[in-house]
Amino acid sequence: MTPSSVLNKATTGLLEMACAAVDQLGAAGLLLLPDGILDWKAVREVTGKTRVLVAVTERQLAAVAEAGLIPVEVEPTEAGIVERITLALIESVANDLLRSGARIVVAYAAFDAELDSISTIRLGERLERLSSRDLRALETSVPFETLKAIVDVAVAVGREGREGKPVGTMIVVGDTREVLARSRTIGFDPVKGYRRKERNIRDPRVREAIKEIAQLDGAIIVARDGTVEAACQLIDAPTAGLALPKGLGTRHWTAAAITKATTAVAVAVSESTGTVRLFQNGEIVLRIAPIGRARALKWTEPETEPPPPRSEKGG
Ligand SMILES: Nc1ncnc2c1ncn2[C@@H]1O[C@H](COP(=O)(O)OP(=O)(O)OP(=O)(O)O)[C@@H](O)[C@H]1O
Repeated sequence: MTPSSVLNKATTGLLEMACAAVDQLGAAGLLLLPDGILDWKAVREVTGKTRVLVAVTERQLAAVAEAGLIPVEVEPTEAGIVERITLALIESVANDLLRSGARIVVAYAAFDAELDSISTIRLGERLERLSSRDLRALETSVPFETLKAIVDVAVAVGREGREGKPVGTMIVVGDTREVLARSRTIGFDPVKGYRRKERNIRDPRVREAIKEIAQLDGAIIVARDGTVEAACQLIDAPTAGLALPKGLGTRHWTAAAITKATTAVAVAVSESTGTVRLFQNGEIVLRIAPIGRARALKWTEPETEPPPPRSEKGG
């Protein structure tokens, strides 16, 4: 795709509006997810002094930086706009470009234009709870690329379900040997028999297949490098001593328990709410909640309520 040499009127108008919103809200900046390549220098001119982050693939990183904008590297993906915004925000936090609690104005291409929509998003309230440090701590057991691929699938499953029906799932990643030692297959395992490279979750086609598998009972187990090792797994890990917020059932208790018993990270998608929760060391470290049917994006701090009376349940 060749860059448009000048910005069209609609794009210019939208950028001006987005910058005004950044000023009015006291936002940390403007994040752009354009459709294709823009004339980055023209973007810089229109946006003036506003801090502008641009989600682009590797090939555009240098050009964006040269124009005085801040590049945020994202993978080329067919994923929906909400997933893409989610991944760009995670990447920005991981690289210390945005902080937890920050409000950000996002301008993106939802329809058939360079840029056509604006949203404002507030990241989790508590700095400690969604900081680059947190994400780096997660990265000690799972490489960031694998984690992002899993969050991508989880957010999509929580938001879209399957064929109009809500779907919940659990994905456990890292420390595979220990996790598998605490798991057994329910019925039969749909990934069995495929070659390793045919079942890597970093591959977008595999992610599509995983969305189908997510409808089945049990957990999906993924290695650090992204290989899906097993699916339809019933996990057995002790829940004693764990504390989770009220209302979370066995899926979430199991997710917490397996991350306490091993160094794995678990991602649970709630069937009832579509909320995605990341667990490490038996605790919720990140929560990504869809806002009702509007499918807007809301990042919130992990729940910190006291343990429910049924804390022995599950697992
Ligand atoms: N030990 C386990 N190992 C793997 N999967 C489990 C385990 N326990 C529960 N699940 C999965 O969680 C599903 C839903 O259980 P439950 O309704 O108690 O979970 P929940 O935490 O309330 O989540 P949701 O919000 O999705 O209902 C089960 O159908 C099963 O697929």
